[in-house]
Amino acid sequence: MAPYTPGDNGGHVDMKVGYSVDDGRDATELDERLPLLQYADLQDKVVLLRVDHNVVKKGKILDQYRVDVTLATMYNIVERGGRPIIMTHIGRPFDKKTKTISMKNDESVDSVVAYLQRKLRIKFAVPQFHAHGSEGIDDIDTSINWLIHDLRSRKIGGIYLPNTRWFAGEEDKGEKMERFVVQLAGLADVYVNDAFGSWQSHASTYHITKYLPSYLGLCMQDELMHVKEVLNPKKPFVAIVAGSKYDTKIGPLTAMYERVDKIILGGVMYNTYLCAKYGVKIAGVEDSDIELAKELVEKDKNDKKVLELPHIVETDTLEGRIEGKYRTIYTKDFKAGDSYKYVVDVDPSSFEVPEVLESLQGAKTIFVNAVMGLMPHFKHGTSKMDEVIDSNKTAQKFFGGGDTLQEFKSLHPGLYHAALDSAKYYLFTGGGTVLKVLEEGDPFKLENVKALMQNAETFGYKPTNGNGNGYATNGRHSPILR
Ligand SMILES: Nc1ncnc2c1ncn2[C@@H]1O[C@H](COP(=O)(O)OP(=O)(O)OP(=O)(O)O)[C@@H](O)[C@H]1O
Ligand SMILES: O=C(O)[C@H](O)COP(=O)(O)O
Repeated sequence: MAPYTPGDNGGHVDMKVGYSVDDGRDATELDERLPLLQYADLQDKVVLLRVDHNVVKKGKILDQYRVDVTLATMYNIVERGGRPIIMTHIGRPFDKKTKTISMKNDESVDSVVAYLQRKLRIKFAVPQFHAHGSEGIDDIDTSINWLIHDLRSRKIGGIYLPNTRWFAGEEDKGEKMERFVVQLAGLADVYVNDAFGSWQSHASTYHITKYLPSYLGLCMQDELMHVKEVLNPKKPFVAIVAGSKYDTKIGPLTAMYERVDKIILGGVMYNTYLCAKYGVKIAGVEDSDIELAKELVEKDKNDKKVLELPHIVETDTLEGRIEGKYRTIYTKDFKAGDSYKYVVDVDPSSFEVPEVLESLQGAKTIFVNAVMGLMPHFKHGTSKMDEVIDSNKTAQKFFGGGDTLQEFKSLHPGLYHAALDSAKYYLFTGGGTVLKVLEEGDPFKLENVKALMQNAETFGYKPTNGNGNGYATNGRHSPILR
């Protein structure tokens, strides 16, 4: 980035009046077809901003990181005359089996809004809409017009919509989605996507781009630049993938397998893998998922990339870590046909097994999308994992995922804060998204990112001067020189 000098866009480096420093960021590395927020005309525009503030557990924020990294985009919008309407999803309120939406208070946006108000000292209004039993909110009704009026006249600093997944149209693929998207589009002049973690193509992340001029937010830009480093890792490359989202992560996992030198599994994914490998049953693991995992087991017979964590924790109850009700079991004792109760963690001693320890200590790149155990009670495996990874001081370490970061912070607060400022660590806001990028092989092939490029074509933004990153700006230029 060229230094800023008054009345000049660079060149007179020795002139120290109003000089600014290089922050090491350069959005010109991004695909030039991307419509960047910096090049949008925002003056007096209502801006619909989709973020990933999915940080609420039981009504409380455990880690504000995902909110904090979007503040730059919010500031940018407001500083350039835009009026923000913000939206995020929280949790997974839509039950795929019963097709119902549960609107629980502890999955509301309220704690995020309270946090933003405390942090920014401005007022946000959260509109309330009528919901139909377990079908969620059907419509954004016209009562919101009052709030938009107050937003435009600066009586309020922003509007924050209810959890997007409380709307019947958010995850729908038909008529409900179309109605919701048109209603959303009717609220604003411009749409900005800054929700890197929310890679799933839903109404508020994807379909909305059909109707509004759409741009890529600043957090998304940073994340897309860094994800390239995981796509082209220094070898040996070790990945650790664990957690509960088996349904959306099993697909990308297969692609991930091809890219890594070694892979460690944990959580539900590992339980499923163990069932497929040893022919055992573990409570909570579906037979259909075991069938899918068999492919990976077969593949690994040749490639031998999966590093087995041989000591795992079985519990009789999911209620907690209750003395006498949990125990460490060993994969070497598994016999086909055996049944086990819930497996909810790896025993920390698994990370001391020479093959595992040496692989982690010898890696040049480590990617972590992993909460090894069922939180908050079964945290010992994750804690040990973080320590072993940190003991490798030379590797480039990438952590990604809402819960992954949240647990990293709560188990090792000092290390987490050091990691935020360390050149050896990068923290991604979305773990599933990084897996998806590795599956696609290109960050610009994510559906939501492609939709932004398509939108730029549809709405006729053209690179302005062949410098690779300019879009027509109606004569207005951003003060952000990137
Ligand atoms: N064996 C297990 N059984 C059930 N839940 C588990 C188990 N192991 C871990 N979990 C749960 O998995 C959750 C984390 O997984 P998840 O896939 O949501 O990760 P994440 O870091 O949020 O990534 P992303 O950003 O992709 O969602 C934690 O809440 C943890 O309690
Ligand atoms: O926590 C996350 O990974 C993101 O917010 C995405 O959530 P989802 O997997 O429920 O879409």
